[in-house]
Amino acid sequence: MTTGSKLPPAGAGRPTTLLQRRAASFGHAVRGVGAALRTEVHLWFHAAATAAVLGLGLYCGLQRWEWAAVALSVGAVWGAELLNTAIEAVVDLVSPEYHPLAGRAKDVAAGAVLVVALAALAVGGLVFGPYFFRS
Ligand SMILES: Nc1ncnc2c1ncn2[C@@H]1O[C@H](COP(=O)(O)OP(=O)(O)OP(=O)(O)O)[C@@H](O)[C@H]1O
Repeated sequence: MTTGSKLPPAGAGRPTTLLQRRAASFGHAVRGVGAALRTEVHLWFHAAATAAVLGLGLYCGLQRWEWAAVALSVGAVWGAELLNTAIEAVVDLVSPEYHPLAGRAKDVAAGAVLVVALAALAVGGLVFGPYFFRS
């Protein structure tokens, strides 16, 4: 081994403590959300819808449990969308050519988003409905 090497030793710069590793994982996760936002245009629709729901919640003066239901629903939709994006990327990586299983994987992942989105829509109706359609 040469003593004048400019290469850092293996593992240099890598997080070593538990806190550093957690911080690095958090950074990876934030980078993932950023990458999805840059590549998936429809996530901008979700961002706009999220902003609209938060604004509507403030306007209506939601109660604590109503905010909890809305937050859970919004988070579930974002989570499902991000997982769908990840699955699409993996499918494109392992099966760039047409394959029925690749198609099924993408369809099922998209179906998961649809199910969560419909549930969120139901929660939205139950939470916001009474504020606009009081009898
Ligand atoms: N490699 C493949 N093999 C077979 N069918 C595929 C393949 N890739 C995509 N498909 C089919 O085409 C559909 C659309 O795939 P695509 O990758 O365009 O996703 P998308 O629904 O347009 O999502 P996004 O707009 O987020 O990219 C899939 O749901 C699937 O039915």
